[in-house]
Amino acid sequence: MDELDRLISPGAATALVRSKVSLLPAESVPLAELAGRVLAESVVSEDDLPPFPASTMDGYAVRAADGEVDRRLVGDRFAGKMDELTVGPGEAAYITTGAPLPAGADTVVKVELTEETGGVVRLQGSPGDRKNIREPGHDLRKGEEVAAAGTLLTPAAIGLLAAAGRTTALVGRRPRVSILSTGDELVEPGERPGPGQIRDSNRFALLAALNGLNADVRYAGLAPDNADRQRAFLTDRLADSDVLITSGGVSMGRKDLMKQLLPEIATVHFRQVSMRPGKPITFATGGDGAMIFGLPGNPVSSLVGFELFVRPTLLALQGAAWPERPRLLVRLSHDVQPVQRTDYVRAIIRREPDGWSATATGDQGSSRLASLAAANALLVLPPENTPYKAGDLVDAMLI
Ligand SMILES: Nc1nc2c(c(=O)[nH]1)N[C@H]1C(S)=C(S)[C@@H](COP(=O)(O)OP(=O)(O)OC[C@H]3O[C@@H](n4cnc5c(N)ncnc54)[C@H](O)[C@@H]3O)O[C@H]1N2
Ligand code: MOO
Repeated sequence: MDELDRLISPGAATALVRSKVSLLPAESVPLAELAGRVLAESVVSEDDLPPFPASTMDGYAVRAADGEVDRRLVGDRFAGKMDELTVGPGEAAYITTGAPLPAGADTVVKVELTEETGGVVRLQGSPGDRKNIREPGHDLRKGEEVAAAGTLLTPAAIGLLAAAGRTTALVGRRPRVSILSTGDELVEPGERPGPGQIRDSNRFALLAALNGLNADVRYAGLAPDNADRQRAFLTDRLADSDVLITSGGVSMGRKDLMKQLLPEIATVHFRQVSMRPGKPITFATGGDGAMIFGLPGNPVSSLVGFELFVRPTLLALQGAAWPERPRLLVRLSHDVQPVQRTDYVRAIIRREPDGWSATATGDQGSSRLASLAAANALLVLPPENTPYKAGDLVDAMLI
């Protein structure tokens, strides 16, 4: 048997793919375009954030030591204003949320707990020490790391960069991606299939799966089962793509050309993974390190293969740690017959009063895209000798 036809476990396949990731170079990107990118530098705060003590309430700035006595109103402090105003013993200043605490004041009483008449402020009870004050450095201290290299830039992380005064950041370059659907039977979605034909759904499903991963899509097309056409695609695209994704032609058929062509132009690392769906997934690398995923033609197999191997690769190329989908322990609502490979069962998981339950979305055929469209999770069921039982706790990957 060809060594490459040996089945490898999904874990071993993941480790192999991961070992072939080399970081893309970093580029400087403006703040407004950083959403979802992966930070390629460590950003450190140059100041305390916030830089001054400020009120967190609309109310009166006073001195706590004065106790419960009425205060004489000596002025007001609005957000964005910093003046000579000072609060002395027995005095109060009107203050709004976010305004700097005036000199002399050391606590703020919110307006609901006060009454102001004729320049005199009456408090309900004694104010506590340093109440309702946002201290300098409360969010970040000078010299503290705002975000580490490898951080996936969420809205909050971008807000922190802005607060720290950054207008640009270094992030991993967007991976250049090309997609090719292969198969003589395929026609465009806008066409009416002739006898024996079907519409190419994989190209559009895979394009959609790239959403949010910062892919710079260079090409997405369809090729018939013609070795010259497919070879030309592979060589052309290897020149300008970091990741090539193909669908179809990786199994045992006489017209499964991708399986034959990939070893001609790249180094194949595996082509059989012990998983269902997606067993004949082929992974190869080109001379310049381009990563090639020969996904199976079956629509569910190609998307599950994308989930497991391509999605994390795209983010890892940009510098993120190998990003796995979150998993939950869920309770099966019915028995499931195990198979001899790790089974990625399309399922709906629901929050029930006693925890999460999981129900498979019907027939799990790998050409039945509806089973995946209806799912919000993939149950990860390793091969077992005995059936999984209703009530068993299993891992669910949230998709
Ligand atoms: N003798 C064997 N035959 C097969 C094996 C095997 O181990 N021994 N494995 C099966 C498994 S598992 C899978 S998965 C498929 C994968 O086959 P290929 O990657 O070669 O894919 P194709 O044969 O080209 O297509 C399979 C299926 O998917 C449809 N298809 C293809 N491309 C698209 C597309 N872009 N959009 C929608 N549908 C597509 C195609 O028409 C076929 O029905 O091999 C099994 N065979
Ligand atoms: O691996 Mo195939 O995807 O089982 O049908």
